[in-house]
Amino acid sequence: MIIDNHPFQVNQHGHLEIGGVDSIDLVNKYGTPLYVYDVHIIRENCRAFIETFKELNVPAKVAYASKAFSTVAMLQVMKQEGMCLDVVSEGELFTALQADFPTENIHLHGNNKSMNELRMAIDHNIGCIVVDNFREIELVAELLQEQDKQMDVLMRVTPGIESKTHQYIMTGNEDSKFGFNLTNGQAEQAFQQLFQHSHIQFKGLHCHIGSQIFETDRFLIATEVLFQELKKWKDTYQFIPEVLNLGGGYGIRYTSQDAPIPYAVYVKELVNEVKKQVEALAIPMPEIWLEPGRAIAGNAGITLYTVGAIKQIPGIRNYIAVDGGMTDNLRPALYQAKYEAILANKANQAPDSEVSVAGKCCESGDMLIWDLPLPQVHSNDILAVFSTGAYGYSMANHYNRIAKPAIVFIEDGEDKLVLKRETYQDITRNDLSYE
Ligand SMILES: Cc1ncc(COP(=O)(O)O)c(C=O)c1O
Ligand SMILES: N[C@@H](CCCC[NH3+])C(=O)O
Repeated sequence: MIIDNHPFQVNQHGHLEIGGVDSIDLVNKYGTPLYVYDVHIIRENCRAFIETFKELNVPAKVAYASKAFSTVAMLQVMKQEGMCLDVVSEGELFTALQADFPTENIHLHGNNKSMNELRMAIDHNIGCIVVDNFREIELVAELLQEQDKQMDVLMRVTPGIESKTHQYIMTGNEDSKFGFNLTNGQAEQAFQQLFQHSHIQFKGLHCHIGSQIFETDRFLIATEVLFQELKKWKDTYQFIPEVLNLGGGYGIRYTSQDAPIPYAVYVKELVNEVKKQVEALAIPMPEIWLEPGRAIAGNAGITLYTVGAIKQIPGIRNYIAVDGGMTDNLRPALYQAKYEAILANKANQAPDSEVSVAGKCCESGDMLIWDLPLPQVHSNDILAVFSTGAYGYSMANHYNRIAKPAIVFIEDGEDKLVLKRETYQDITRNDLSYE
């Protein structure tokens, strides 16, 4: 039996099966809460982007936005799939180095890169720095001059587009902390500092309009806006872009309300738009770079929890509490994000009641799912929440000093622990005594 809306199955025991492995066996082996990834799905997601560019015969780079989910094992899979990598901090870059990721395929982002971050990137000869503000141009130039090195640089711009998504995950609007503003001339001012700089190879523009977006129209408008600026720069400075990085943001299915577009469609429409603009401008086709994060990891991940306390408030609501919550999945508390879930040990039973799923943190807002249809729930049932592969572990935190879950990868019917469950020793490792 296939599970509605999600790429997983129910086995002959009536248990949720992930990549051919019984989820209840995983619970018995590794405990809960547990993040589980079907690696086959991760690979398929990468290939949907890469293969479409190949089919279209368009020069391209697909960089996984590692903020979505960064561990050594995940970045090794990205390396195997021929993906490039977008990192936004020393920690993400360090993880990439631990995974032995080819540094020339790493791009550094961030709206407040420190001198140390930039130095680390330059020391490791990463492929590209995406500059975000004027101070950063100064820092990059200073470091490159000091070391007499060259570096490929893109400029992040805000195209002034409000994407249809939660306000906290919009990034392309003018009133944004990210990037240079196109309309008030700041982008052009930055361009003048970058273009023909002795140590900077200025390659082109980057924009990212937001995250969890389902329509292609905003991406196409953003592309058009970038080309309006590029036309000015061609006419005035004879600048021809070699790279156009159109960011990430492709929406995935969390619930049946979400209707994601196949990734190939985004790629095809973006390529068509760039071709149209390139012809109008009479310039060679630049390399197109994309940066999907959620689209690569999101639907491949499931979180398994054990149900504990059950609280019934007659006439009001029934709560079930699980052994995790906002510490392993901050998204519902932060963005009111919606998820779907089933009972992994009763996966073939039809829902006949509604419960709300509470986390275990000392916080009323620690609710994972409101009004979830489920079969009768009992303590010790296993709840499986779908589509937690992106921005789950990566935004996990230690509120209430709760330890972070383990992560298991499944591929070819085999399970492999790729991140150990944290211990309380891990949590208190940096505590120093005051006695
Ligand atoms: C610059 C940049 N690139 C890529 C991404 C990845 O976004 P998503 O995970 O929605 O694809 C983000 C996050 O929104 C971002 O800020
Ligand atoms: N963390 C956000 C997305 C932010 C993407 C990075 N700019 C989410 O969970 O949806």
